[in-house]
Amino acid sequence: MTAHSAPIAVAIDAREIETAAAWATAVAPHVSTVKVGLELYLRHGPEVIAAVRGANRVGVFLDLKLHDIPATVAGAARSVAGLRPSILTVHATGGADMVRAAAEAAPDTKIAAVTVLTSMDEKDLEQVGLLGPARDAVRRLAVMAVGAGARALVCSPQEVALVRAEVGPDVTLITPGVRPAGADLGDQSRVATPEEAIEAGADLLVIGRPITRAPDPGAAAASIAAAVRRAASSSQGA
Ligand SMILES: O=C(O)c1cc(=O)[nH]c(=O)n1[C@@H]1O[C@H](COP(=O)(O)O)[C@@H](O)[C@H]1O
Repeated sequence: MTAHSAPIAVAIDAREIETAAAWATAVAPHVSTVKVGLELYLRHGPEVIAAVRGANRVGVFLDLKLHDIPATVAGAARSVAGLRPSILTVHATGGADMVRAAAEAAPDTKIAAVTVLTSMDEKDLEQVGLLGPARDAVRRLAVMAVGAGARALVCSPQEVALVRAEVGPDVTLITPGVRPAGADLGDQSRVATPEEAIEAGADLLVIGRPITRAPDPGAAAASIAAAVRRAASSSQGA
């Protein structure tokens, strides 16, 4: 991380460790964080953390979205705490005891509770029995997770402002579902542009395919990072 790095976690969703390391090196000069998710970690294990860290000055966000009984999640969080991820995700829908178990098991890791996946729309929520509009479920889960010890929350940029109003300034708000204007949405539903996410009060934007699938991931990261820095300085000035 450098003084000029933007608050972006690039989702390094690659199959091969060499690709992951190359993407991390290309984006590291521009962003604060790289995110290792299930595809890479389940295939390569802890080795991939060292590979993306390499000589890069970036935080490594380990996105395993743990979701199980409290004792199992505590054990899993303990198992990866030694890798020193800057952030570790759990699903808030696992409940307060589960979130608390993760936070207590890995006190030096920022536990981020995922509220409602950004790929889900209202029809999906109804199918899984989460009643009410997405923002109501996000608000409920956010308050519960912070009360249970989560120091960060994952929600869509569309809910950041209302979550901030509920949990205050000290909780890190992380938003996937970020798409530059005109970019392919892919499987994301609840989206906004990087500038909108920053203006709404997000602390860290998770961005994957708009960067990693670009012809030049380093150039794409540089361009989105510049837009994010501009939005952040005009929001601070506002
Ligand atoms: O926890 C996450 O990072 C996450 C939560 C969520 O609600 N939605 C979501 O897309 N993500 C992750 O954010 C990344 C988004 O990638 P792109 O859609 O390629 O920008 C993926 O790695 C997802 O696993």
